[in-house]
Amino acid sequence: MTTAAAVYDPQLPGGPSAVAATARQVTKAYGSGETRVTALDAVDVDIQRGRFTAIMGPSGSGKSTLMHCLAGLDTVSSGRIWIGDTEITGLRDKQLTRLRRDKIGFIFQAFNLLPTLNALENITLPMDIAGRRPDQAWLDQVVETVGLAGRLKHRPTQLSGGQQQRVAVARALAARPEIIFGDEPTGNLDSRAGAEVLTFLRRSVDELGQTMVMVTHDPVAAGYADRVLFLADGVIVDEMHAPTADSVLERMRRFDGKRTS
Ligand SMILES: Nc1ncnc2c1ncn2[C@@H]1O[C@H](COP(=O)(O)OP(=O)(O)OP(=O)(O)O)[C@@H](O)[C@H]1O
Repeated sequence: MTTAAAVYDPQLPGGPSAVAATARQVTKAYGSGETRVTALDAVDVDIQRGRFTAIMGPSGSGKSTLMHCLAGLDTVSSGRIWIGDTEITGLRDKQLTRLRRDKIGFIFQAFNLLPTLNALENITLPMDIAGRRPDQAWLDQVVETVGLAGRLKHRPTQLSGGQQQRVAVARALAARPEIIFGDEPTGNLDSRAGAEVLTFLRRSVDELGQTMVMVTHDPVAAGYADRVLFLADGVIVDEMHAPTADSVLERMRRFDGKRTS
């Protein structure tokens, strides 16, 4: 059997740069006049390649907005964003759609699997649509990493919630994107299934060299990351390296304290 280390090439995916995504002075405002809301306020951030980054902060602090802007799902009001070496701010819709398809993977809270397709067909669907042939060795490794071998012929309804989310993780990994964004990927799972999925996300970073960015409210989930960015009122106010659930919880409590004082 091929080991992960043998297949994983640190130059891939995405070239030699140590940074998978960059934001410079990114501001995002919704509405205008009296109803104007500044969701992001001159945010600078570098997302390191091959690392697991969590984004946390109180409700309304701008987590989803930051993720959507970094992923090219939303436009910025000002500032610049790069995925790898490609600046995405200013790309035309068609170019942006292609870049998202080729370089970015997504995992959402709802698993978004097609019920009529089995697990394997769901995993390869984005590549089938793009007319790309999956790299079989990589696909085998992904299926192995997320623990789905033996369940590939199952339809989503024949799988538990945790298994369905693992299919969604495998689907995001299959095309070997430069970066994967997860929006509360364990938000719909009980703690045991959530822990399983987080373990597989962690393994995909450690063993497959994937770059992962996850928005979460859950300090336990953030404890699986290498680095946590804390947002408040559209600004990155703090960050933590090698977080634990306890240290993240403690930091989040200070936001609560600030809000109620
Ligand atoms: N489409 C929109 N139109 C107007 N305001 C918006 C829109 N999307 C977000 N906002 C506002 O921008 C701010 C940041 O929202 P965002 O969803 O990014 O926060 P969040 O930290 O992800 O929140 P939550 O944890 O509750 O999901 C909030 O004040 C929100 O009301």
